[in-house]
Amino acid sequence: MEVAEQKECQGYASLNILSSPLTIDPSLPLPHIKNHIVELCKNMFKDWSKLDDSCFLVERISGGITNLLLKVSVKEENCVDVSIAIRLFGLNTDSIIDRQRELQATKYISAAGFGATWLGVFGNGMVHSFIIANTLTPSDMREPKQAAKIAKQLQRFHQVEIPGSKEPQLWNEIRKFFEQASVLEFDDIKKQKIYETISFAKVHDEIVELKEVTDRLNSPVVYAHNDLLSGNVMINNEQDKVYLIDYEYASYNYRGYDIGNHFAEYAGFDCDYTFYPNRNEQYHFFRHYLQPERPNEVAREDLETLYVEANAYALASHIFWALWALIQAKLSPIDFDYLGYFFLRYKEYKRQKDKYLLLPRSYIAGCKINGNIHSGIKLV
Ligand SMILES: Nc1ncnc2c1ncn2[C@@H]1O[C@H](COP(=O)(O)OP(=O)(O)OP(=O)(O)O)[C@@H](O)[C@H]1O
Repeated sequence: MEVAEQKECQGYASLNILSSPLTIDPSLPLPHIKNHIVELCKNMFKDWSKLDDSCFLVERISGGITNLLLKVSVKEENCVDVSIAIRLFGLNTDSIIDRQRELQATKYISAAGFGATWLGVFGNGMVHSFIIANTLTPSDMREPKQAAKIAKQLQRFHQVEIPGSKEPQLWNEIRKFFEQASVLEFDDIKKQKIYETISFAKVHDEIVELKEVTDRLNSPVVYAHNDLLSGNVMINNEQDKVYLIDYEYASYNYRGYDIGNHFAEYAGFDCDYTFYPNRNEQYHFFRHYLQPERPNEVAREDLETLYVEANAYALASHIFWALWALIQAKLSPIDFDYLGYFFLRYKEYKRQKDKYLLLPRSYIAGCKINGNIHSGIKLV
């Protein structure tokens, strides 16, 4: 365990967020990590500082592909069992994830009652309360009952106010990822050869075209989660509670992007896009998103507007995660076929591009002809 510079944790004491300068190398073997985690807990939680090490049970939570998630169960002196979740940031993730932005988001989103209670921050990770709920799978997420709950919670999430710039981040992030992803070099010759088959000039043109069309949709800017895959949704059905967790990519963004990105995740990591929601399934989601209390009263034109937005921005989601995957292919120590993931997302982008770019074009043209500008779509 190393001690990071104290300044990294400054500023959180005033929020009742515990802080520790300790860092733990996530590449260490798990038994070593567990020892360091106990040390960290004792360092952060003063009530636990004198407990014997045997009072701590540290277990790995499976699920994430970026970070290491651990559950710590603590037997306190009064025989009360307390559980917390500790997230160790994955190695080399700082070039992909803006950790300061994530901490800022976590502070406000957690205060607004979403996700777990944020308890502390340390050199390379965060501590949260342990959520007692089921993590969804892609097939759970597609169930109409769960989709309605997620839509309703997402609508609330989109109303969170975060201080600072409200500029949507989508194109800034895509630009940043493009710059990094287009100049990679792989030591592995096989990987390098596969990488060289990608035409970045073409990817660039696609980005320019996509931005040009989606900009004209004037999709409302909201505080967006930006990574609403099944593993980031936890539901406790008995208590009827929905938790949207993991704010690594959260930022102000287009509502259509957050929803389109969520729909793209119906396909799971296997990218089986036969599961991408059809128009009826999407409308079901939109009804509960737009009017959670009166879902059957949503106006047809509002459903159509959101349909055009979500599917056009789902294309942007393919580009975003395709570029992300290339950077991960180079930097991540995790054993996942990130290069393969690039091709799956980019292939789906190309397969759907004509259909989902034609929609906004016709929609905008239709608005022009009818002189009828629908609520969410204005010509600019
Ligand atoms: N506070 C918590 N309480 C209980 N379980 C949790 C908590 N936070 C995360 N988990 C579990 O750990 C899993 C991984 O968490 P998380 O999504 O934060 O990791 P990640 O590495 O960022 O994942 P990914 O990169 O795939 O989004 C979640 O799917 C959930 O099952």
